[in-house]
Amino acid sequence: MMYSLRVTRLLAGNKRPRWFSSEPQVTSTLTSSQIGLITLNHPPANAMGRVFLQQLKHEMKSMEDARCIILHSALAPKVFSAGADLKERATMTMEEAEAFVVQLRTTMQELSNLPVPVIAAIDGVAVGGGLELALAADLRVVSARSKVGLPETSLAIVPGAGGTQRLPRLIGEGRAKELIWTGRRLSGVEAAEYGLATRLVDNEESSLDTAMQLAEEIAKKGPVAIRASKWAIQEGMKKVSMENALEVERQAYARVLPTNDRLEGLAAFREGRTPNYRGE
Ligand SMILES: CC(C)(COP(=O)([O-])OP(=O)([O-])OC[C@H]1O[C@@H](n2cnc3c(N)ncnc32)[C@H](O)[C@@H]1OP(=O)([O-])[O-])[C@@H](O)C(=O)NCCC(=O)NCCSC(=O)C[C@@](C)(O)CC(=O)[O-]
Repeated sequence: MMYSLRVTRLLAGNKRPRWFSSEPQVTSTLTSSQIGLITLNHPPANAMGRVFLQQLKHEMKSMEDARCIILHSALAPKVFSAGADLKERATMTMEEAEAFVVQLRTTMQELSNLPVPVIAAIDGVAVGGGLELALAADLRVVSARSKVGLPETSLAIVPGAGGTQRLPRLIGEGRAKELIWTGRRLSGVEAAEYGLATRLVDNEESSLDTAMQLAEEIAKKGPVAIRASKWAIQEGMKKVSMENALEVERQAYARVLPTNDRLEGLAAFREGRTPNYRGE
């Protein structure tokens, strides 16, 4: 990996919950430029079971100081995530399966609602809940060799972690229906053509390195402005009328107007230097 990561924190707080007694399946670090890196590391397939989900939630919560977050897999370039843990699922009652899927769906929504940009660096297979996790991120960087899809209907279930809603919003209704009804896996190249990924990297590059470059670029911008613009875009997309949407933009602008960072940006421009933003 191109970047040396200074680990400033592995786990928030001293008290380790019971589920941390098992091997860590999801970990996180914060780089010196305040990029939060969440690593999925549950061989062989980053399957999402109860422990995985608890740890993912925990790591997401420990990211409040991050300016941008990257989700990536330690199992790249083979697999990003194969989705729900189908072996664990086979041991669950119908009620347990229902409760778990609710938790999965809620966690993806919590990820989507994080106040800072989240980038999924996909290198390998991202299917089912694995793709749904990436869809809950703001940006997706995908390697050409990746395979992405929602194969749930092949298992006689529907995508249950937001996929039926996020995929059509992203790539359009027709393409989403076709992918969900056929369970077909797209290559990374096709995913970029469909608009599912915002960046495509070739097989010689790592999607993590590209995601890092993107995150470094974002982390240099005014932190209040990045948070306010994410909020404005997400809130505005929910609103029906343009009048309401523009009111959201006004509210976001009102957040950056009184900041020192705004004055710092103007001063740096005047003095021809790089601004030093402090998020205040
Ligand atoms: C990942 C590849 C491409 C690797 O393909 P491969 O490299 O050819 O390796 P493999 O198929 O031999 O798999 C390697 C190991 O990973 C395991 N594995 C693999 N996937 C899973 C899984 N999901 N859950 C549990 N274990 C899994 C698999 O069982 C095997 O274990 P081993 O036999 O060595 O002990 C292939 O195994 C594959 O295509 N897996 C199936 C993926 C799949 O169908 N995912 C959809 C899950 S459904 C879902 O996500 C539902 C959701 C979230 O929307 C709603 C809900 O929760 O219900």
